[in-house]
Amino acid sequence: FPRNCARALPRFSPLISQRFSSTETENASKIDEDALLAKSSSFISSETVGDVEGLRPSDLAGKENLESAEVRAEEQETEPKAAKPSNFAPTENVSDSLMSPKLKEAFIKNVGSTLTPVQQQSMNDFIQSEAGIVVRAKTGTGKTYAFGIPVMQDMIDAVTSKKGLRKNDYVNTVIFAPTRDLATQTADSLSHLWKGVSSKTVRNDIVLIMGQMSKSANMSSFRRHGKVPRIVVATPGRFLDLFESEPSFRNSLKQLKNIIIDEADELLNTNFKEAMTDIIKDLQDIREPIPDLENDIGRPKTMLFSATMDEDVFDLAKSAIGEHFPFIDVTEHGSEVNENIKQKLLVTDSIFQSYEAATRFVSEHSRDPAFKAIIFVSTTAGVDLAYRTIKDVSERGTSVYQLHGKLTQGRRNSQQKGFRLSKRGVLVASNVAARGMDFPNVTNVIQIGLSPEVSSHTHRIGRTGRAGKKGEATLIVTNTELPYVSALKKQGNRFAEDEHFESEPEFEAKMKSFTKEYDDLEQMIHSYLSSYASIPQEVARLRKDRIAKDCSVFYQDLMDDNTTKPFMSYRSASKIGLDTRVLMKFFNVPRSAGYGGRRRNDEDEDEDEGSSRGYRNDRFGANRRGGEYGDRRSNFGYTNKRNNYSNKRNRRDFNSRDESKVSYNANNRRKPDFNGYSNERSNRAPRRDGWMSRTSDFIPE
Ligand SMILES: Nc1ncnc2c1ncn2[C@@H]1O[C@H](COP(=O)(O)OP(=O)(O)OP(=O)(O)O)[C@@H](O)[C@H]1O
Repeated sequence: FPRNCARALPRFSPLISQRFSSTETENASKIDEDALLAKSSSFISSETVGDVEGLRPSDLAGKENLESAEVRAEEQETEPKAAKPSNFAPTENVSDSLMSPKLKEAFIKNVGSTLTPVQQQSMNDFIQSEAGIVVRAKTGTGKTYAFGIPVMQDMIDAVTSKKGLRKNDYVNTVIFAPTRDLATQTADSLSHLWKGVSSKTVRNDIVLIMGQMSKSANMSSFRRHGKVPRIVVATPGRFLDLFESEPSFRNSLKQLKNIIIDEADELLNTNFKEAMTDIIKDLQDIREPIPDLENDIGRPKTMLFSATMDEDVFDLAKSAIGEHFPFIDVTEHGSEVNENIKQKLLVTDSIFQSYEAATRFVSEHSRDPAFKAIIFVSTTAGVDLAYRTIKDVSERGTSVYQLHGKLTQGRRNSQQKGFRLSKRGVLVASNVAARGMDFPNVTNVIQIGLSPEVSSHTHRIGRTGRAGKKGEATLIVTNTELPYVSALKKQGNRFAEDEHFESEPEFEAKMKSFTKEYDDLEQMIHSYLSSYASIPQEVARLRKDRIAKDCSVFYQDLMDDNTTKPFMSYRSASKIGLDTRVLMKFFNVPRSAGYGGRRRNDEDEDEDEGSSRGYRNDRFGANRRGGEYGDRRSNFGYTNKRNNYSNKRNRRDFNSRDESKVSYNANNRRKPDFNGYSNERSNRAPRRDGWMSRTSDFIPE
């Protein structure tokens, strides 16, 4: 870990931090820091100011306080159960911290002897904050223990000081995660550490509450032996469901001390925002004073963590923590991209070539003893395709795993376990693996095509270069997708290499010999189109006609038949936002059904497009982010000779009719299913950022 990272950063007062983190960043230089420091001094303790390296003489008082705090800390070390420490982790050495001896021992044994910068900073601030903190730190820098350790210490203190929560009647902390996989991983890694601390059985101390388990299974693990857990790790849908339907669950949260929102920007995106806001409010509303607990402000502390931040996080922080919430920013100059990751760009002429490039990359490296890669594709069908292709084409013995939201939880778990334990191998994954998932020693991340949002790119590539290691991330895009690359560059992504991919005829032919036998390729093309359509135009202006053409050519390539076109109904085209001209040019349309009419397999295909295609997973990454990304690249002409749509066989004689007659009700949305979240509150109006009329129907899995 870059040890100097956090310390080298001036840690601004909450007010300044907030300003720097907001959309006013560009005006930051105009801010008179001295004035702000003076103005905001009441918000920060002297220890907090004194923690900053490179202080000005006017801040020396704070420095002195730091020194005396360190002395106090040393004195207290013999008695780690003492009252709330003011400087919990004075240095990066775990042994210098005020963790309880058992926690220290367990951490050193299971994790390491030093703290990462984000751990050191947030532990101190977490403990001394009254209402909570917001923390931004790059991927793979140890945020899980940055909130896990203070929470565990809090539990230990509650027991040893015999103040507050000494009985197992109330939950101490709830940790929210956006996916079941991440919730499971967080619960596992905290349980692993907690085992080294607690002499008793820890089975019921940390409990998972999430969908795909029945509610009764959730409740019986929650109330095992009549006691409630100390830490609940939950996905928001099921949590809210139980909160509203199970009085005993709700009552056990009445003396809750901490709410942790991991991947906060994701949990506050369109699909989760309302549920999360309601949960925080409900938890604050039911909170009772904790008897004997000094300085209890009568509501739980709220902690928000992520590698990427946006206004929604700061808005929630303002309402849950306070207008001047402490913001711990462990990034350099606000860049959210992990600098341990070397990024490369590979530009192809077609979507098929993008798959070929990824497959060839795996074939060429699969014998390297340390090669461990994650390949990201935006749709479930795309994951299935890449997984099958890599399995079919690669040498025997290559370990290939897959992970996406349509797999059963059992299979998701076994695939993750296999990849986690493997020394080398490939995991083909949808966005479900993009955030928080910690697979050791991943050397490469490969992305085929675009991520659903710019922040997703940061999280996806962050599956490598973790825990101080180096990693490599390759983004494979077609010429048509290049405007998105401009958006990534504006967000601070630097590509060390920028190459054009050259297809290898023999390899291409081998791939096609397999792909032409695959089923459901048309549906895959439809979901591909939907995924493009959900990218907000202000992020990247992708040309609809070019994308439609690319998808059609992709189908031809997969079928190894350049005379064919994929079928698409008018209704599906309308949902995706394709106009009749584009539709008829690149797709095979129903012969005479007319708008709103249905024929042949129109039935199956229509109903399935978008949400009802069974995107039954627990992530709904509809786009919230935008910005000044209106960049349009025009210098990448599409020159692929194969795109010659002269195939008369597929031309349909169809009289163009009024587009407005398409029978489609944009409000008739299927309610998203995230972890059994069946509350009406989820039925919100979709954002209409992309060129698809129902952006939320495309759920990046
Ligand atoms: N103090 C430490 N010393 C050594 N390794 C550590 C330390 N803290 C955490 N790690 C390891 O670093 C890896 C990344 O940690 P973690 O998953 O918490 O990162 P993160 O910041 O939450 O990443 P992301 O933003 O992707 O969720 C894990 O394997 C973890 O065990």
